[in-house]
Amino acid sequence: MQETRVRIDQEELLSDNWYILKRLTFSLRRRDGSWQSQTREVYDRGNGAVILLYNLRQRTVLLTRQFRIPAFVNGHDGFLIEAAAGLLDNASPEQRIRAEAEEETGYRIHDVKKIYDLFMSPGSVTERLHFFIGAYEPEHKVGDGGGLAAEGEDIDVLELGFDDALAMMASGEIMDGKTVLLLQYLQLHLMSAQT
Ligand SMILES: Nc1nc2c(ncn2[C@@H]2O[C@H](COP(=O)(O)OP(=O)(O)O[C@H]3O[C@H](CO)[C@@H](O)[C@H](O)[C@@H]3O)[C@@H](O)[C@H]2O)c(=O)[nH]1
Ligand SMILES: [Mg+2]
Repeated sequence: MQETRVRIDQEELLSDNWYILKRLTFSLRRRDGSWQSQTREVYDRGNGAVILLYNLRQRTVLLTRQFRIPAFVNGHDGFLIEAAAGLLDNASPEQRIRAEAEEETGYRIHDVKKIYDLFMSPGSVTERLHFFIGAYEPEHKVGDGGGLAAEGEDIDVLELGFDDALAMMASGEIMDGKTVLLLQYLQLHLMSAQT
């Protein structure tokens, strides 16, 4: 049995204004056997899910564009192109991603396939992000999408040619990590790039 290498010594709540920011003091047993105390701020906003909607016949993907203030304050115009995504709010990843895809894009997706469960920013954020892909057809459209206005969402739905999406990734027009990962997954496994 592996000996324990981590002990949480102290937990201090810094903010629970929206999500939860804590300062954790912990002891870590180093590789040489000595214990070292460290303090780190940890942001817990729950877990999330993301889905790339694609159509092989049309060779298209459905993405969203919405304003992200953290990107804005870090040198972007803030309007990020992303695959539909949302926080789980205690629902199951599959249940949540179907609802989120419909709220954000207006498409009701039949089959979704889970591909990864990844930490996206493990030095500071607790979130595990569940990655899905799902095929869509024009007749799956049941609404306009756009997100929940009451929550401040005002989301454009973009149907892009897959090769245009790849070009936008290369040019930096698409620069959201989860979206790049999903486009590359699709390229690798389902659609090879058109030459
Ligand atoms: N009032 C208020 N609202 C907030 C705050 N933080 C988030 N919200 C609102 O909470 C809602 C969350 O929307 P979701 O669609 O559930 O989540 P998301 O922001 O799209 O998150 C997805 O993308 C993230 C960034 O890539 C991912 O980290 C996350 O896992 C998920 O996939 C949005 O309306 C957002 O504005 C806050 O501090 N205050
Ligand atoms: Mg969202």
